[in-house]
Amino acid sequence: MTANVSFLDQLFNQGILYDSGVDGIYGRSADFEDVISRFEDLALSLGKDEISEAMVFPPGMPMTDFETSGYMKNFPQLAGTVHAFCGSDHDHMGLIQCMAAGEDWTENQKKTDLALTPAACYPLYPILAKRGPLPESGAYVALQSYCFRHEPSKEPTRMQMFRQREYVRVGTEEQTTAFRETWKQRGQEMMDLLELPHHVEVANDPFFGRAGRMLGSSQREQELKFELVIPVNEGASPTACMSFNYHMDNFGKAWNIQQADGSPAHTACVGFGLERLALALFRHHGFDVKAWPAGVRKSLWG
Ligand SMILES: Nc1ncnc2c1ncn2[C@@H]1O[C@H](COP(=O)(O)OP(=O)(O)OP(=O)(O)O)[C@@H](O)[C@H]1O
Ligand SMILES: [Zn+2]
Repeated sequence: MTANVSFLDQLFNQGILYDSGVDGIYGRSADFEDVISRFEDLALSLGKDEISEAMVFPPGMPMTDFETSGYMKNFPQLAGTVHAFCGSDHDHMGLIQCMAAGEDWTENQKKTDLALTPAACYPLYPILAKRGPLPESGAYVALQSYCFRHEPSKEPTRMQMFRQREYVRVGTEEQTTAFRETWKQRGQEMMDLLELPHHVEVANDPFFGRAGRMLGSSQREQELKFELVIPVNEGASPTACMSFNYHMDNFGKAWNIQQADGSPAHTACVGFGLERLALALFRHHGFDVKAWPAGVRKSLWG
């Protein structure tokens, strides 16, 4: 790696990502997308006998479900909501004039019934809740979604729009905690196959504000979140590329998802940051995918 060119600039120069002018919003090259889809195939091949359903969600979700998630209580700084023009012809004239004058033209942009999806598993919970009590076997869903988080950064691994592949287990405490342990192991095995240096550590979510610090330390104490981290950005701590989360029965209660016996369901999710994993592969194995180590190529391309 060239020492004085940042990893982000190298990705632009090598045509792996395309600069939009806004930090965290990038175009992706065909090679980059190919790596992501191969990685997804690898992940899906590991859990295929356990999955009860697979779903892909769009990047926006219903505002009511976003409100139920409690996201604004915990992470208001990261959230994005969708606003649209809802004015008259007269308002439109004003908008055009403001734009032409370089003034604020957003006065008539009104709240819609959509929020940008902040975490891939949120749209799933209301779908499960509507079905009524779960079967004894619970639910085991593979899903993917684009997510939005307002955290612009020069670190290519911290994007504003990125994809998460998730596995979500919903059911009893035993089912969900066992699931999380299985995937903690599997995640590390996958990283061994891909020859990426990694370790798993206890973690916390970036809760907002002073009260948030306490929520973060209690999350750590209860070991509700683990992350698999990989060194990617020079001079920075290793990057969380997967997370293994246990929500107890919090989401079961919030969305009214019931176990077979009517009690609130427990939930756990495993999230793969698809762009981060691809970036880790480019960082460690180089910009030319054809020159990646034979074992890595075999794991991804067969
Ligand atoms: N801004 C981002 N850009 C790219 N990938 C991300 C981003 N935020 C999270 N991810 C990926 O999604 C996965 C699951 O999201 P999760 O909410 O656990 O992340 P997180 O712990 O909040 O990440 P971080 O601590 O780095 O902000 C993360 O492990 C990571 O791989
Ligand atoms: Zn999740």
